[in-house]
Amino acid sequence: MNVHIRCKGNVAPSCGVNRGAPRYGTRRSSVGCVSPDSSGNRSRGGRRPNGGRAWTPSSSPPRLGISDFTFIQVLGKGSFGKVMLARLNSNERVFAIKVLKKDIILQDDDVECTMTEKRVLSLARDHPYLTQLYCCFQTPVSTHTHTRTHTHARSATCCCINTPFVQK
Ligand SMILES: Nc1ncnc2c1ncn2[C@@H]1O[C@H](COP(=O)(O)OP(=O)(O)OP(=O)(O)O)[C@@H](O)[C@H]1O
Repeated sequence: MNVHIRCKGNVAPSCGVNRGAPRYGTRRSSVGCVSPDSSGNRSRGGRRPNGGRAWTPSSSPPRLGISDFTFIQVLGKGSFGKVMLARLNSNERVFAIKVLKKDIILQDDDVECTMTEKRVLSLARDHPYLTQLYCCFQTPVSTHTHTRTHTHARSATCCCINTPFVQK
């Protein structure tokens, strides 16, 4: 990736979420997910991931799934899905989780723009206008997330973990 020298600090290093071919649909669960550490930073070689274990690009990053989060409330709804405020159970940090239903995205022919959004957000780090995308995972069946409850339906769900933006 070519990045202007003055913009390098705003661009995350290539890691699980944006390396090579898109990973949506290639695995049934917990795809390409790198755990945010206790300060909310994305884990990379040389940094300490969640739990303090060193992670290098040659070893597999820790994977997150829906059971690692406690859903607190709905932050909002967009054209593609719902955004939930959720707490990471292991370190109590809160994140915004965008929940997308894959069958609806396929039905509406929105795969391309969904993937573009994911690629753009995964490049952002400390950007003034973009939330940071920490990781994504999928569930084998659709998970309709309401406050504190999950009910399962037909299709797979993709979840994108973002920095929550909370108005003061
Ligand atoms: N990181 C976040 N922190 C807090 N609230 C958020 C965050 N991301 C999204 N939201 C809330 O969820 C809503 C839906 O977000 P989403 O990204 O799905 O759609 P959108 O960008 O608003 O609309 P569209 O999908 O039509 O482009 C937003 O309008 C906002 O209210």
